[in-house]
Amino acid sequence: MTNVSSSRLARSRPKGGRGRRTGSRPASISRHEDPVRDLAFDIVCGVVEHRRMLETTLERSSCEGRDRAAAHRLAAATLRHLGSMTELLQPLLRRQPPESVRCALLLGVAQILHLQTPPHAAVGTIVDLLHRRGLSPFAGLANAVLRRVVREAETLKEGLDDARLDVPHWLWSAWGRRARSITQGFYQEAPLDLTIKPGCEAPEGGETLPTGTVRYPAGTKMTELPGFVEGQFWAQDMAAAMPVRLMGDVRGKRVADLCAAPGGKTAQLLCGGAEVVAVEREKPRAQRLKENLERLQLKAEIVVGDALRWRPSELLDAVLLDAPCSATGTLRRHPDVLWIKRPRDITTLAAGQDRFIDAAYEMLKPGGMLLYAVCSLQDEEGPQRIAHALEDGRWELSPFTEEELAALPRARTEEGYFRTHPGMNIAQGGMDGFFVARLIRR
Ligand SMILES: C[S@@+](CC[C@H](N)C(=O)[O-])C[C@H]1O[C@@H](n2cnc3c(N)ncnc32)[C@H](O)[C@@H]1O
Repeated sequence: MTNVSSSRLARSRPKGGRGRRTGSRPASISRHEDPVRDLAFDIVCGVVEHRRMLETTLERSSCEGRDRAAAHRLAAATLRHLGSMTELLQPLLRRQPPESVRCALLLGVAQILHLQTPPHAAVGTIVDLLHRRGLSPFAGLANAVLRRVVREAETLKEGLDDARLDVPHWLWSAWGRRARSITQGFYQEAPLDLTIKPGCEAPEGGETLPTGTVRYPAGTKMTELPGFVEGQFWAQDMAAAMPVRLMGDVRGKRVADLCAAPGGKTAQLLCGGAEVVAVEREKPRAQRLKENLERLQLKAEIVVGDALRWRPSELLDAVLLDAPCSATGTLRRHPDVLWIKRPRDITTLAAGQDRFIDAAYEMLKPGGMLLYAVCSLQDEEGPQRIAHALEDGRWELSPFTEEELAALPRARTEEGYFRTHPGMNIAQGGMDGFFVARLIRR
């Protein structure tokens, strides 16, 4: 049997989205159109076969609105439970099917076990998907296997340690004692967290958390909330809002935000009264940053360039370095990260983080502050980077105090770092994993 890659499948897919029916399309294809499963399939195949990020496939798709949201939800549920569902399928497969067929089966199992799709629809949509994507020889197999999953779900699940199976081994061991709790957190869909612009009111229906973030149930659409167009708030996970809060009073200070887009932290700095230079390397992301600030009616100097090379004309009071990282802290929103990242990526990223810290040193006045943040759970990108930076005596650690972290005391480590993970405060909706440290240039 040949392995049919998802990119080839994508090319063989009939052109045109829903509502763009052309007379030339065979009736049998249009009858089974299903943009939701098509996009979810492309996402999952992209991750599993090509290590392509979920967002990349989403951005390339012409699927919009509710279909896009439903496809995202299905793909995310499949990626969250990929390991345990793969194990569950093993005894039902006499021979290993091509990877793309396995991806289709996994979408089917996710619909049955995790999304409460009615069984006939869960099976039928996957059989149709295989026909549409040139994989008809496997339609019978999918029908039989998925029906067995419907009938025998409880027996098939017996003895499986889902949490252990749904995390690649290298990550599980790197997370140590936190691993099971992190996994419990990442099974949950993340709520919508908003940072409210000072002087504006939060839309109704939110819960104000002790840190000041206002939280709405998962699935809430920010763009549909009153006040969005007027720029009264922006989306920002409660943990992601902490680095700027931990910079203290920034009023009147000249601050560089080194990896700035989409601009949540830039906006916080501006609202705090700082004079901000926002440096962002990727042009489209810098454009998004500009649009986000325009909606919020805030103004920063935006530099499209490499923060490793850019230097300010005068030395700065503070640098916020939200360094490029593995993003393992954002697994609730980006479960693809689990299956895309490899151990060697962490080594490469850590080396890059050291270079960013060195660059920040050259931008700061003596006594200036570096706020180092990563949305990573990995020690190599957090405490180990700070330990490395402190080795040559150019920096001094400025530990976060109990008072500064009174709203989130569990996030304060012995060393005075800020550290969260998705297993913290699960009952209240959890939070992203972040590591934050404050250094002072000597
Ligand atoms: C974690 S995101 C930043 C999120 C942002 N701080 C916020 O709160 O909205 C990292 C950003 O760094 C940018 N980036 C990566 N390498 C860079 C570099 N060498 N110079 C400037 N920006 C860079 C990426 O394009 C990406 O937009």
